[in-house]
Amino acid sequence: MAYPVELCGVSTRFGQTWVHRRIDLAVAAGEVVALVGGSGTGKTTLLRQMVGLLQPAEGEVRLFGEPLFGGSRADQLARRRRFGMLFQQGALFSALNVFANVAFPLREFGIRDEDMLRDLVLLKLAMVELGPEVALRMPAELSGGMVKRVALARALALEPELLLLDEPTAGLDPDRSAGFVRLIRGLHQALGLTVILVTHDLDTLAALATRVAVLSEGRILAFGSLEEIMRVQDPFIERFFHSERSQAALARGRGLG
Ligand SMILES: Nc1ncnc2c1ncn2[C@@H]1O[C@H](COP(=O)(O)OP(=O)(O)OP(=O)(O)O)[C@@H](O)[C@H]1O
Repeated sequence: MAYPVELCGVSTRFGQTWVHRRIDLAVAAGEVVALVGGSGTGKTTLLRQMVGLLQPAEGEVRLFGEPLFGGSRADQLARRRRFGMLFQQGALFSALNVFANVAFPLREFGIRDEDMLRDLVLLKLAMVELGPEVALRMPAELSGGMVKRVALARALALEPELLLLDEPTAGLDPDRSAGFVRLIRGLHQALGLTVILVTHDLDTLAALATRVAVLSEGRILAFGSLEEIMRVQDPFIERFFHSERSQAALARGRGLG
C-alpha cells in the first residue's frame, strides 16, 4: 500500500541557509509520527511542505503514492481533500464565527446546501466535543483550548485520512492538554487516521506517537519507536529525553496512552 506521506531527498533552503539536506521519510498508514528536534531545525517547514504550502528546493514530497504537485488540477484538488492540518495557534479566520470557520472547507469543496452544511458543521463540532452553542461565537471569544478544538474540527471537515498537527498542545494548561491528547487519540482510533505531529511536549509525544523522527542538522537523525530513539547516543536526544523532567513527562504521557 502507498505511504500516506513520503519525503524523497527533500532539501530546503532559505536564502543561503540549508534547513534540510536530502531528507527521506516514509510514514505508513495508521501511524502517529512525532517530529521532534531543536528550535529552528525545520519541523514546521517540513509540515508545510507536506501540504504543499512550500516547495522544497530539491527532492519530492509524495502523498498517497503520488507526487504532491503531480497530475491535473482535479487530481490535486482530490488529493487536497485527503489531508487536514492544524496550524500552531489554530489559525482560525478571526472575522468569521466558529460555524463559518468549520464550514469554510466544506463550502470550498462545493457543498452549498445550507441544511447539509449545518448538519456537517455540528457533527464536526461534536467530534471535538463542542456543543452547538459554540457555533455563533467569534474566535476572539474562545479559550485557547476551544480554538484548538475548532481548528481541529475544521481540519477534519473533509474527512481526511491524514492529519498534520503543529504543536497541538502548546499553550494549553496540563488538564486541557491531556484532554486534547485524549481527543486526538480517540479520533485517530475511530477514524483510522494517519497523524504527523510536531511537538515539544513529551507528555503528548509519549501518549500519542507510534514512532518518533528526530530532526538534527538538516537530517533525520533517527526514526523509530520511543524506546529505540531513547537508545540513540546524541546530545539532543540526551537533553530532550533523558533529563529528570523528561523522564517524569514520559511516565505521565505513557499513563495517558
Ligand atoms: N519563509 C521563510 N523564510 C525564511 N526563513 C524561514 C522561513 N520559514 C522558516 N524559516 C527559517 O527556517 C528555519 C526552520 O524554521 P521552522 O519554523 O521550520 O523550525 P522549527 O523546527 O519548526 O522551529 P521551532 O521549534 O522553533 O518552532 C528557521 O531558521 C527559520 O527562521
